Amino acid sequence: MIFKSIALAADHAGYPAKEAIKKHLISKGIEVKDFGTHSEDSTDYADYAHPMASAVENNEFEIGIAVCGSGNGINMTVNKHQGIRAALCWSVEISEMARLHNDANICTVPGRYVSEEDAISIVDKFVNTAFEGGRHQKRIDKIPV
Ligand SMILES: O=C(CO)[C@H](O)[C@H](O)COP(=O)(O)O
Repeated sequence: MIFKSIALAADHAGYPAKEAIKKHLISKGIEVKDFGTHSEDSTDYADYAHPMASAVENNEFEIGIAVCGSGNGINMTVNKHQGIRAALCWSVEISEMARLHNDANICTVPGRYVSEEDAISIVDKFVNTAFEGGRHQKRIDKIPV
């Protein structure tokens, strides 16, 4: 895997997929930090997404994985951070493009709309794909406001 240190965050809707992803990453020898949540009790994704995004932004972790029900709320939240490029990864192909063309540093997953098996495949592709650079770098450089 290209990345060796990964931060995780989820709300209650993303909790089961986050747990499956965490178990998988640990089995591959990856260092993970779980910013929560830690149960399926109803909660607010921003409470976990902001601390996780700050840790990625500050280079405490190389990338992040964030899961909520649709993936949208947690994606919107982490993308408020200047140093974050989060991509809503709902398929393995989208996940690959997020790394190849966008150099995404957070993979957001719609936990209620993909199976745990697919969530793991999406994350595996993200973690194993390098940024292409070249023409994509200058486009990324134009993103910040
Ligand atoms: O997907 C989400 C945000 O984008 C949330 O996980 C979802 O809105 C939670 O819904 P509920 O409170 O009804 O369980």
